[in-house]
Amino acid sequence: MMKITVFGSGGWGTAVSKVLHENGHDVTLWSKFEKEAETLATARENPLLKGVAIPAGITITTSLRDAADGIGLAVIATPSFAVAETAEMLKDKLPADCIVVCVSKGIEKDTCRLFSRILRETLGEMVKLASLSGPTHAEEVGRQVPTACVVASEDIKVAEQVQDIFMNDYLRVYTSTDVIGVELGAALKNVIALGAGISDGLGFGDNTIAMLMTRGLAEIAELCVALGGRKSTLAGLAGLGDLIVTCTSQHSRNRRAGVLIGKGMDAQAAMKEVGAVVEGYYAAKAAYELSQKVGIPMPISTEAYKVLYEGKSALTAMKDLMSRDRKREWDTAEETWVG
Ligand SMILES: NC(=O)C1=CN([C@@H]2O[C@H](COP(=O)(O)OP(=O)(O)OC[C@H]3O[C@@H](n4cnc5c(N)ncnc54)[C@H](O)[C@@H]3O)[C@@H](O)[C@H]2O)C=CC1
Ligand SMILES: O=C(CO)COP(=O)(O)O
Repeated sequence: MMKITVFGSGGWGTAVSKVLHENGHDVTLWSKFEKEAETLATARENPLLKGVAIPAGITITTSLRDAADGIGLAVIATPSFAVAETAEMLKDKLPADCIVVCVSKGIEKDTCRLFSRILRETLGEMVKLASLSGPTHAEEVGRQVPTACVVASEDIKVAEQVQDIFMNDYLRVYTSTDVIGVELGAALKNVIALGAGISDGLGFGDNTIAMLMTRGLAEIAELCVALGGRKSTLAGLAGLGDLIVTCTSQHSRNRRAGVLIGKGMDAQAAMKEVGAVVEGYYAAKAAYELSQKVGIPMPISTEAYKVLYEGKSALTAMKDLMSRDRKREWDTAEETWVG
């Protein structure tokens, strides 16, 4: 049995706590907010994860000392905008060889740092880092629906340790050493899911969704390679798998926000209406900036950025996407998707 704390008490942090508790670990769920912790402790249910009871054995706290002292593993499950702040809070507070598993999906605003880099730079060389991702809607993991995900660490032994800790008969965990690929797939599929929602909100069809998913994956894959990740990772759970679930599931907040935007709501109002974090909004800006910086065309993410940040009409964005120059699909000499 390991002492584990999940930092971040939204829908995903709550579902992950439940998995780890069911796997026999001593689990604490840390919330930044007193009121939220009180609600969780009293109702034993997260309002963002209705119908999933929080087992009595999970301790809920806002105390950093109670949460960090003597733990063997810390899970970072906050929204992307709070990952750096949470890492700062944990600096010098974690036991020296603690495993830190990031399950948040995003890229740091303004700096475009991946979370593994933030955590390494802030927490130092001693902690063992891993990133866990894949098609894992909290609503389904919370109900023990059969699910698979992938955990990546530069050190395969760390990935295998995390695999042992998380895996059970409803959650299959695969390992990888491609941290960049897993983290980029996690962050950027949310932008495409927002686009898929926008397409549905505009009243387009299944063909359009298939186009956005396929060409979206192609642009993510080329950026991933340019940034040092592997294309094969994007064909796996953290790429294609998560893209499928986020673009098509009723549970996806990114997709839901997109539908509202496609129907004419502005981005801020749509996110408010969804009522939980819409990571694709933040990731669209990072995708746009990275695409410019590295020189990899990302036409779908760029149009999403323009709709979300520059007030471009969703319909015009779709027309502009469709009327781009003629392209080959795949460059056989370079072995790249043509963007
Ligand atoms: N919900 C899901 O199905 C999945 C979510 N994720 C990822 O997990 C991350 C968290 O998502 P959810 O739990 O769904 O979000 P959520 O919208 O359910 O939760 C928001 C929670 O974040 C916490 N929070 C807000 N500001 C904070 C701060 N400054 N410091 C610490 N905590 C703060 C609050 O406790 C709040 O309840 C996101 O990056 C998301 O993409 C990953 C896989 C599945
Ligand atoms: O990452 C997720 C499922 O794998 C959750 O997606 P949403 O944030 O769009 O709900």
